[in-house]
Amino acid sequence: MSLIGDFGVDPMTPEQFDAEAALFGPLTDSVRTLMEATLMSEAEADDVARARALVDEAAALLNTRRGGIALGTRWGTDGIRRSWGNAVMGLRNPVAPPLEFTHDDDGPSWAEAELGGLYEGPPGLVHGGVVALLLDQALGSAAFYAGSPGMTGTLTVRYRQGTKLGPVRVEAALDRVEGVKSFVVGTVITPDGVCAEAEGIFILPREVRHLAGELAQSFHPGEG
Ligand SMILES: CCCCCCCCCCCCCC(=O)SCCNC(=O)CCNC(=O)[C@H](O)C(C)(C)COP(=O)(O)OP(=O)(O)OC[C@H]1O[C@@H](n2cnc3c(N)ncnc32)[C@H](O)[C@@H]1OP(=O)(O)O
Repeated sequence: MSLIGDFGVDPMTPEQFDAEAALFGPLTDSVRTLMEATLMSEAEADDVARARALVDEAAALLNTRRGGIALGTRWGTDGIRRSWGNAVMGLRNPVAPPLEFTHDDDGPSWAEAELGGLYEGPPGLVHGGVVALLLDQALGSAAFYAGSPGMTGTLTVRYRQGTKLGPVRVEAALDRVEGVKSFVVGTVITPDGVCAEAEGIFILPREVRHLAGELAQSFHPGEG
């Protein structure tokens, strides 16, 4: 079975993807705003109850037609991957901050995001698991952009100081490749300086090694 088969073949054209992005991208942004509002609201009880009814109505509307349990990674007729369900950068995932990676031709990549209260751990600071989440994606994307994609085998994070909620930059670059293993390093940086450093080993699972070239061709700016 091919990896593409595993991830889900999608017969959609780039134009169809564009139309879906135009429709669901703004919805995702609105839901993100709703999530922030849910967290921080100090509205009157009646207004909260009314908002809840409206949210339930919206969910019922969206569920009138829906897919399975996850959006998955979809390939278009152009051979490009769209990871719109991805928890860090997915265009249709309101949980994603979202991060949009820029990368050099040889792999180093970076992204910036504003992390608000939705990502809080210790008071005023980003949750350590969220920091690891961002680094996992950044390192995995850098391996991908460098042409040696893989699944996270090992991720080691050193938290140097608390990461304040607010603007965050994540950077990553491929250090070296040893056989099927890509060694990647990265950092999380805020205006206070480096907050966390990571080293990761990304491994192409044996059952998809024959698809390495096909996979490496399938990335798209902003996709990981
Ligand atoms: C699928 C391709 C990726 C596409 C997605 C791109 C998205 C990009 C963004 C992603 C961002 C988000 C990313 C996510 O969220 S990925 C989600 C989190 N990660 C997982 O779920 C991975 C689960 N584990 C596996 O799939 C396999 O066990 C892996 C892939 C890890 C190994 O696979 P396989 O079992 O087939 O490998 P092998 O037995 O032939 O061993 C090969 C070599 O590797 C060495 N080794 C083995 N395990 C580990 C380990 N844990 N650490 C260090 N080294 C390890 C081993 O000693 C050997 O070394 P050597 O003897 O050759 O020296």
